Amino acid sequence: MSTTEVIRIDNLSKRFVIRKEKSLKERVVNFGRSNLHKDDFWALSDVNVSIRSGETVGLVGPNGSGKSTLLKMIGGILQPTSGTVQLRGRLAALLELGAGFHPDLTGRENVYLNASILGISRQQTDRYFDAIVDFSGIEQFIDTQVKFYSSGMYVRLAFAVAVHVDPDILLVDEVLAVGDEPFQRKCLERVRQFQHEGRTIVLVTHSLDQVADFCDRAIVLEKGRVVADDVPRVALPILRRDFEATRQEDVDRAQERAVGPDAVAARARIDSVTLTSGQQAVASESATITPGDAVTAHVQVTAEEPLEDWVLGIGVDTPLGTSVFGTNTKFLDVRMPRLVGTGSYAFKLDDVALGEGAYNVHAALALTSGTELHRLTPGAGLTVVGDGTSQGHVHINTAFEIDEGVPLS
Ligand SMILES: Nc1ncnc2c1ncn2[C@@H]1O[C@H](COP(=O)(O)OP(=O)(O)OP(=O)(O)O)[C@@H](O)[C@H]1O
Repeated sequence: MSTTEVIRIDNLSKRFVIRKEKSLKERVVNFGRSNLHKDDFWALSDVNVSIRSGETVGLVGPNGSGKSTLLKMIGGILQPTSGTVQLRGRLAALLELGAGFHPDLTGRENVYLNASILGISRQQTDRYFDAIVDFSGIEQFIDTQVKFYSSGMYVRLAFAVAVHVDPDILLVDEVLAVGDEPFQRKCLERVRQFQHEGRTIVLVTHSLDQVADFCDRAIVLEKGRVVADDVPRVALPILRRDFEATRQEDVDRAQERAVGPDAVAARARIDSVTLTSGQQAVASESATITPGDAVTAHVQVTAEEPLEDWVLGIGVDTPLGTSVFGTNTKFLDVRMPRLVGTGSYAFKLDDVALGEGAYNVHAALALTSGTELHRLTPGAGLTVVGDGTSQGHVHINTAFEIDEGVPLS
């Protein structure tokens, strides 16, 4: 391990043995043998990750991709099938709900137990105890056995312990999501404070916005393998693209199974999205504007069979996939005419008050029943060049003045 590394994972793989109940027929044929048959399942395959001191890393990926397994292996509660995990410093982990808590002990007893597992003496815990209980907000239940706690109460106490034991590395799994909104905000503030103090944080979450907001780095797992490891700006679009591909596969499968009007409409698609703007008269797959310019999004649609009762929409997204604007013909109270062959349609956006940055414009096609038929994303690229007077996704003309009459302090 180099001097700046605090977590080093080399060639890490984890195999689970999955036991499946046999069918009645198999049980009869194999009478007398075990009722279960076993399959190997590789939850992680050849993962290599190096995390430096002070980094905040988001572990992201689809359900079942191995995020929690990886976090548990860093936390030492699962052992590798092969490969190694090395750590430097004191680790506090918030893994599955209730992990590290003994159900028959009270909240108070669990605080001491948890702290002692983390190597904190009784005297030190005495010193932190009131702050822990205060942070958790569950003082009233501190002498109740934790088996009677709600999931939010568990997380409150576990997080409060984790952040008060002075960890160098903090591991946080999705569990935070079960806390209520004010508590989640409080936790995130504490995580930010940890960042400023130069501690290392590894976070498993499905909130890509949170990763974009918080993390210096995002590691994307898919089927137990690392498919991207980079700054969120680069890594998250890779995951969004994969989510989009999965979503389109679902749409395609639904269309294959479709009957009636849905089946007829299944052969419709968006061919292209092109943009024209005040400064650019020729439609193109990219446009550059200044805040407040008008933009027209031209969407070309082809229907191989008659398309009726349909809706066309467009949306503007950040490169990380956050939607900043969307509209469709249903919202605009337009009934789309029947289409056979190719049609072109224009969304005229007046006064595009977007903040400086790069955006994607997508288009989507659906039936009025709600069945989505096709989505083209990204359809076109829109770059907004501002005058440097503001930041954020919207542009608001702002003037500043000092109010007369405000008493000077
Ligand atoms: N103890 C276990 N025994 C057998 N299989 C397991 C075990 N723990 C996890 N798995 C399997 O390993 C895979 C990865 O699970 P993991 O919980 O790490 O995924 P995840 O990316 O955190 O998913 P999610 O987003 O749904 O929380 C899953 O297919 C899961 O079923």
